[in-house]
Amino acid sequence: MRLPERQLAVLEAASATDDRTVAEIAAATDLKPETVAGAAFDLADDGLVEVASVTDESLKLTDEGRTYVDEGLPETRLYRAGLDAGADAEPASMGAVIGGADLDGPEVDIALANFARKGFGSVDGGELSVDPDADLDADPEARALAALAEADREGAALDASDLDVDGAVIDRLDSRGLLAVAESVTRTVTLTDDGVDALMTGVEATETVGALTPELLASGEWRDAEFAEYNVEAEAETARGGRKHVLRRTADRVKDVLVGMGFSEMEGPHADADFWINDCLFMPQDHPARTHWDRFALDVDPMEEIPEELIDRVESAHRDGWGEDGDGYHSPWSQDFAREVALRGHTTSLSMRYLSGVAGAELEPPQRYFSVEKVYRNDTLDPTHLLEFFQIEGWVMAEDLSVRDLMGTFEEFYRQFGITDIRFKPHYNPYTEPSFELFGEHPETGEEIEIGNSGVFREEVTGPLGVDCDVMAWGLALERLAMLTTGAEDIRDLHGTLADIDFLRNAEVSY
Ligand SMILES: N[C@@H](Cc1ccccc1)C(=O)O
Repeated sequence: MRLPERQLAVLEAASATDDRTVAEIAAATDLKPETVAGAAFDLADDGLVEVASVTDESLKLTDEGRTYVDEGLPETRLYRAGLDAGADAEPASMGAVIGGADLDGPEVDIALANFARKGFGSVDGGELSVDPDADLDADPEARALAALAEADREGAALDASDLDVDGAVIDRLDSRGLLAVAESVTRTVTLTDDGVDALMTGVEATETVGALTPELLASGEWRDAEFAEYNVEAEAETARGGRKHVLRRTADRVKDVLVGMGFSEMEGPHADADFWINDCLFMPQDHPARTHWDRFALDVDPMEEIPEELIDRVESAHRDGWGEDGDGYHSPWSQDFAREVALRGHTTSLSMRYLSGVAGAELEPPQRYFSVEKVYRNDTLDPTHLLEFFQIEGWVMAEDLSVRDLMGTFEEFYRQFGITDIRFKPHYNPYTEPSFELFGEHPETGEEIEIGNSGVFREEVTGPLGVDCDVMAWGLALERLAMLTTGAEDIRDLHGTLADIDFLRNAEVSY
């Protein structure tokens, strides 16, 4: 068997019959205790020795104890000052003795209490007498403190049994706060049967060195040492730190891109009046999407704070139409329904709020706004549908916008994500004309998936809001964008309770 030199030295210094401490082995091998401990643990890993730890208690001086070793215990100083004041012959004034002892604050009480207890003398009617026969050198408390100070200087550890005083003295010093009990761990090393066998069969020192040690550096031995090679192909555990969820990264990137394209961010309520979610969008009140099947209606008070004239204009667009040759639905329209609150099914409610001016946004064209926010739909969960998802809402207000502007904007936007082959299909929305759905090709399946919906708002939408130029707008699905950039085939791998942690950990995106 071959072992590194240090391990061999420790193995040879250890015994099968008695536990040797690391310090003893260090002394015997001329190695540092930490080197011995390291080698012993390596040997223990190979089953050649056993390492055990014993916790020892030792006594240490506290800072206050150390001060008294240097300056004398307060009661001793009081005694000496009393002698100087002649209090061994006749009582001397307390004030003068205390001054002479240079005691202050709490030290005075400490001195007086212990002076009397130790029989150094007595105090009576403001005068102090000292007993000329008191033997200060025999004071066991002072001796114990001096012994601890000595041990401290020598780096030795003493316990109560090493001090030549009785237990009560130690307790007293402890209660005076002059010493403390410190714990130290001693490690012992014992040869195991395998260790004995190894030594009997013969162990040789390997020439390779596993780790650079202070000794190798100091002795210069490192120059001739042969170092063990690292096995860079060894299996290592993968360390996984926390990181941003890929969907959040995508959302952040979307915001950066849109801000870079000159857009400002919109914000607004998740639970909103149907007025903002649907009526402003010229969605007839009997539209199937407005039934309880599709929306998450909330059982809360109707929304009061909607400008009255705006309600009137929207109502008139619905009933009679807007503009010269506009035609309304001529169907019932209820203000109560418009004020009902539901979870928004799209963030176009935010666009309506901003375009109407209630959100305080600038309305002089040109303007660009966006949001990347959650929407809620009573859909059936499937690989491409979630009940809540993030919508990338946006609109551009300018004179004379065309479909080319809309397509150009999307091409520029998606290019930032490496998506260059989006397709547009004519579509129908009650609120835009023309309207287009956007599709992208899934990188794994090659299938076309719908990634967004867009169009130019109808006059029936912009007119009542008080906007008299073109507004093109869209709602894109953040999760669908993430499916294209990560290759996720099921939207539920990305978020929700079924999200696939391994997929998310390994998802590589270029942003
Ligand atoms: N609100 C539409 C998206 C859209 C917004 C604005 C204009 C056109 C379409 C949706 O959720 O699908």
